Amino acid sequence: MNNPPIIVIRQLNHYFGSGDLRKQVLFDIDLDIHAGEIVIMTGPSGSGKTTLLTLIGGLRAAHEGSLQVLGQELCDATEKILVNNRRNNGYIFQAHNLHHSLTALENVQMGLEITGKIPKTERHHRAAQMLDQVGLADRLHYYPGDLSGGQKQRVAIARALISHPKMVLADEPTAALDKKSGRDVVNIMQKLAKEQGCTVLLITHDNRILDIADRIVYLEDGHLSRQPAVV
Ligand SMILES: Nc1ncnc2c1ncn2[C@@H]1O[C@H](COP(=O)(O)OP(=O)(O)OP(=O)(O)O)[C@@H](O)[C@H]1O
Repeated sequence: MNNPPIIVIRQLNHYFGSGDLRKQVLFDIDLDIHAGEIVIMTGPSGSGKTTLLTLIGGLRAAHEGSLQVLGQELCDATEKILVNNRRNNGYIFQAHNLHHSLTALENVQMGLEITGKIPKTERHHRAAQMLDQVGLADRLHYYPGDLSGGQKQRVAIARALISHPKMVLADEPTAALDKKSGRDVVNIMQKLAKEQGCTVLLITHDNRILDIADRIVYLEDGHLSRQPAVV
């Protein structure tokens, strides 16, 4: 991989709780992720995957070791730095976190509002285009409650990618979906990410989607290892 790493993690440890209840959940994590790579992180339940993803996303603070994202050290970083880092990322979660009182189009436009002053008509146009790219051109004005699980997840992908983020973090994006919808969702994510040169870090237990990864890393009991690609 010739691209420079955009995530560089060295000897990262993480703990929850304090005093007698303090529990270490990540141990000496070393990981480089390169620009444009699609990396899948897998491993047993409770092994620390979501914790690591949220640290990389700046959604929680890292305190021990080094965690650099786009050249910015996030370990012991200020809240302001963490917030700035979050703005570079798109997030896709299992529960897809859509606003239920907003239409698909309005939900996707929300992905642009954080990036600054884009005129309303332009936001509308880009959101409609993005929904077209995920195959939902005929569902622009539907509310999430009237969409299937796979369609909701496609809205979430459109929202995550509309601002052309450098990095997308996805936690179990296919967990609630049937085989075909799950496959469709990851195919769309892979295609758009490759078109945009976006880096993707995706957590999954779903063996059926491992083949979209450029690389698979495996976390067990807080320890990271490389696993031969199972494709
Ligand atoms: N906020 C928290 N406070 C205390 N402990 C936590 C917290 N969040 C997670 N943990 C613990 O940290 C460990 C790792 O959890 P994490 O959610 O990162 O695992 P995971 O690999 O993502 O699991 P799953 O695949 O089930 O989602 C678990 O033992 C969990 O109980």
